Amino acid sequence: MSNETSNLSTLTVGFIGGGILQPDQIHVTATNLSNLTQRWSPLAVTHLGTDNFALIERCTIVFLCIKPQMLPAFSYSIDVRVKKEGRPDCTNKLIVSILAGVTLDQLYSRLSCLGTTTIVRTMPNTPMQVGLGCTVYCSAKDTDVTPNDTVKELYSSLKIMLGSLGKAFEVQENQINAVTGLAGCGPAYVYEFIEALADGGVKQGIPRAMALQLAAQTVMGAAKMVLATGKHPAVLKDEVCSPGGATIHGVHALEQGSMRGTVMNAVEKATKRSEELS
Ligand SMILES: NC(=O)C1=CN([C@@H]2O[C@H](COP(=O)(O)OP(=O)(O)OC[C@H]3O[C@@H](n4cnc5c(N)ncnc54)[C@H](OP(=O)(O)O)[C@@H]3O)[C@@H](O)[C@H]2O)C=CC1
Ligand SMILES: O=C(O)[C@@H]1CCC=N1
Repeated sequence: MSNETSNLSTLTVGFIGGGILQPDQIHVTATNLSNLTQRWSPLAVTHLGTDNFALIERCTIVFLCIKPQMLPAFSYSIDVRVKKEGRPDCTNKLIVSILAGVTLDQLYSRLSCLGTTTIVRTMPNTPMQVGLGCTVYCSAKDTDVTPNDTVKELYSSLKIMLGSLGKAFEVQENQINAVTGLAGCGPAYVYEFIEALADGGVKQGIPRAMALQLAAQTVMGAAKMVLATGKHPAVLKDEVCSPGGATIHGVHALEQGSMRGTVMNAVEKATKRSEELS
């Protein structure tokens, strides 16, 4: 339920690109059908519509990708349909929310009109579009309902689907807002860093296009070093800094600009904002 510039499209591009789902296995709804057609046809996704209730009836894993503030209107519209047409059987379905800040309790309460169903709360990030995302997920552990075998299988499938888009970790729900501040929002911080690195190169006379390539590749390479070597970033940093050399002068300038404190503040602010969104 969502459109092209949105996070559902990010998930979908990842699932189709990674060969996890075929376009005809995907159904998408939004409020504007002509926009949907224009945006989703290039991905060969043709099951498009505006009827969320019908989508919930039809699909087994339903990704809820609206903005948090859209949830009341969305749940109201489902409630109205349930009252008119009866409750769809959601016992063997997963509802997967990517809504920042919205808790499982709130989701269960808002979607109580669906009766017994299993809701999973996730926090993905946009690099999953290129198979290098991070997603964390959690489901309620203390509901009255023990998941049946179908739901357990769907949950296992969901883990595989999310894992196929990069790294996926199961977490306690009380960690999700912090993960949002770090990894959900993190790509934006890194893009700013890449842009700044490139700007620095341009200031020193490197052509813009090359400066951007160098900056992005440097960030990707450094990230890969951290993951592949398992070394602490400080150790890797020390390996680059020759005594009295160029790097330590650059590092000193970053420290004078409180780079690390600023990044930590960014994670803290974004975590608090995620808490506020609920
Ligand atoms: N940006 C990120 O990296 C991440 C964001 N998130 C979360 O993703 C969610 C979506 O954000 P984002 O993709 O930026 O939002 P967008 O505004 O881009 O997308 C929201 C979509 O919801 C659709 N929509 C609105 N109302 C309804 C409705 N009643 N029924 C069906 N579809 C509806 C809209 O369709 P239409 O335009 O036709 O109305 C639109 O396509 C947020 O909850 C955010 O917290 C999670 C992880 C990472
Ligand atoms: O900015 C937001 O609220 C969402 C959450 C994580 C990334 N984008």
